[in-house]
Order: sequence, then structure tokens, then C-alpha cells
Amino acid sequence: MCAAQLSVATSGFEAARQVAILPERHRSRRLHGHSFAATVFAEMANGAVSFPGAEVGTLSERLEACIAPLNYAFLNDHLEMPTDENLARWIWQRLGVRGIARVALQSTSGSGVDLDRGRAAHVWRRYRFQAAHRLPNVAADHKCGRMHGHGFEVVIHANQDLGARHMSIDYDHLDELWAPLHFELNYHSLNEIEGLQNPTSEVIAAWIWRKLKVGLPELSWVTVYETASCGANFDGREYRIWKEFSFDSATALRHAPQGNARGGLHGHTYQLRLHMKAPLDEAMGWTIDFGDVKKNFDPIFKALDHQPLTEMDGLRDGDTGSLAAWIFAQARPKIPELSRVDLYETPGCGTLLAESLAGPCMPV
Ligand SMILES: Nc1nc2c(c(=O)[nH]1)N=C([C@H](O)[C@H](O)COP(=O)(O)OP(=O)(O)OP(=O)(O)O)CN2
Repeated sequence: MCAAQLSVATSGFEAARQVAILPERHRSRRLHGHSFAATVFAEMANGAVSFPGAEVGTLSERLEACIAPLNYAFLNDHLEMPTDENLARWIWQRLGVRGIARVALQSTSGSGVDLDRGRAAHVWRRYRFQAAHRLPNVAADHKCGRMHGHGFEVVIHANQDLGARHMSIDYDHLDELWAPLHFELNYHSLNEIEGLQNPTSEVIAAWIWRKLKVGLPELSWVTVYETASCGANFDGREYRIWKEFSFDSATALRHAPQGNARGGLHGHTYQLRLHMKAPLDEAMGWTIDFGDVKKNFDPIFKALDHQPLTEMDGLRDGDTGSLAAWIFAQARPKIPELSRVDLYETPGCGTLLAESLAGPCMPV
């Protein structure tokens, strides 16, 4: 049913750099530093791991070894031009893992680059705005029918490889394009803005897409976080929404060799992101209601949270790959629009199970 099962590993490094390719007087031409985070998505073949269930651990070890020379280092000693994009490419080349599907590199929590399967570089930037809204078409007892508000977050991805010039889409360019939209949205009631009379996450994402695409033909995705646990993204054609859950469970890896701590009973605070793909319901302005996703997933959530996964019926093993497959199989009949499951056992480390790899990585 799923086209891709990818192991995901994330690891950080502290490093200094100078980016001389940027225009005169750009702040990043000066010596500066970041807490970088690198994320790798890879299909881990059976032969690449020492035992079934070790995929995420093995990928994490490989990534840590790969970026170790960059930690507490001057990046210009390792790469001629250490832009975020070039760092992501450097990691892809040196990781020594077959089956890499994506590499993501964040230099701050608000900016980074994702290399897709074809190694096209999508630069992204995160923005925030504070706004009120209500959904006018929901049922009378729906909480979102009342006027309320959110600290919305927006992530803009643009395909750098489509730009005519190298570094043509740098972060400052995205900031310039975002500024008038921020002015329109921030500290406003969204329902009063032309085109946002029914301001669902999906409608907001499409509205931002239309506004930005004119000046930014390289735009790849617009992602709107309505709350910390839900949101929507739009690529000009298709809508995807997600809803996140956190559950705390005990697990053990059945095939871990004697003496490996993962073979014994241990536990995680899992982060689960369910992605749904569906056409827009024009009347409601959404694909499906986040609230319905939560309600339909609730029995499965209860089967997972504060439970010993080792005793779960039908779960082949306690690794995130097995668990994501179990969750997909259980949830799909209840949520037919479900198209992807991201499951992390520690921040940024876990499994992504998807029908297609369309859509952004989503920053850690
Ligand atoms: N597909 C969509 N569904 C819903 C949207 C939307 O924009 N698109 N919006 C809402 C509400 O505006 C609401 O603010 C968000 O709903 P909800 O998922 O219930 O968010 P919470 O974070 O408040 O949920 P909890 O998990 O209960 O904390 C509704 N649906």
C-alpha cells in the first residue's frame, strides 16, 4: 500500500562559517556560527543493518559519524562555500548510505534547505503571525465556529534550482516577499481580509500561494501551522493536512542481539504525525476536519498511549518501522484520506511511511 518506508535520522552540529558568495555587506559574509541540524531520509536495505529493527539507530550512527568533522569546526575548512545547500549536498555525498531519498539542513529553527529525491534544493523560511478567525460554515456546536485566534506559523519552500542565478532565492529575498503578507495578516481578524472569509488552514495556504507565486515562480510549497499540532500545505495543485499526537509507550526490539540495550524493555515519548490528502470541500473550505481525524484516531491512540507495545496484537516488532506500518494499517480504514505517517521515537529520528513522497519534509 505504501510506496516508501524511509528511516529518518537527525543530528546537530555547532559550527562557524563565512558565506562569501552573498552580496557585499550581507551579514552572513562575516564570521558567524549556528547550531545546525541535519536530517536524512533513507530506505535502509536489510543488508545495511546488523539486525531487523536497527534501521533508525544505524542511520543515526552513520549521520553522526558523517558530520563529526563539522562539529565545533570552521566550515570553510571543509567546504569551499558552506551555504546550507552545499552543506546538505556534502552530507548526501559523504554519508555512505544507499537509498537516500532526502537530506534536510537547518541552520536555524527558521530557515534551511531540503534536497529532494532528484537533489533539487528547496530553500525554506519560517514566519509567524498573530491573528483571529472563525470558521463560518461549521456546525453550530463546532468550537471553531466561535471567534478565536492563533499564533500561526507559515513555512515557505522555494526551488532554488529553478532560479536563474546561483543564490537567487536567498532567505532575504523570501523575507522581502513575505513582508507585505505579514502586514496584511498580523494582528488582524482573518475573516475580514478579501479571500479569507472562510479562513481554514487550507484556504490560508492557497491564499498565500496565490499572493507569493506571482513574484516567486520557484515557490514549491506553502505550509500553514494553525496550532502546534495541526496544519495544511499546498503545492498549487494538491492539499495535504496533518494532525500530530504524542504518546508514551514501552517497547523492546525482538531481534536485538544479547547485550544490546534496545533488546530490553525501554520507552519513548513518540511523536506521531498523520498526513491526509484529499480534495478541498469547497463549502467547508477544508479537506477533512482536524477534529474528525482526532476523533477517528482516538481508539488507536488509546491502544498506544501508556501501553506496553511488546504486548500489542499484530505488531511485528517494537521499532518505529514496524509501529508506523501497524498504525497505518489500523488507521487507514478509519481515515481513508490517510496518505503518510511520520513516527519519531526521539526528536527527528524515526520512520516515514508514505504512499508518495510529494510534499515538504517539514522542519524538525
Ligand atoms: N482541515 C481543517 N480542519 C479544521 C480547521 C482547518 O483549518 N482545516 N480548523 C479548525 C479550527 O479552526 C481549530 O482552531 C483547530 O482545530 P483542532 O484540530 O481541534 O486544533 P486543536 O489544536 O485545538 O486541537 P486539540 O488536539 O484538541 O488540542 C478545525 N478543523
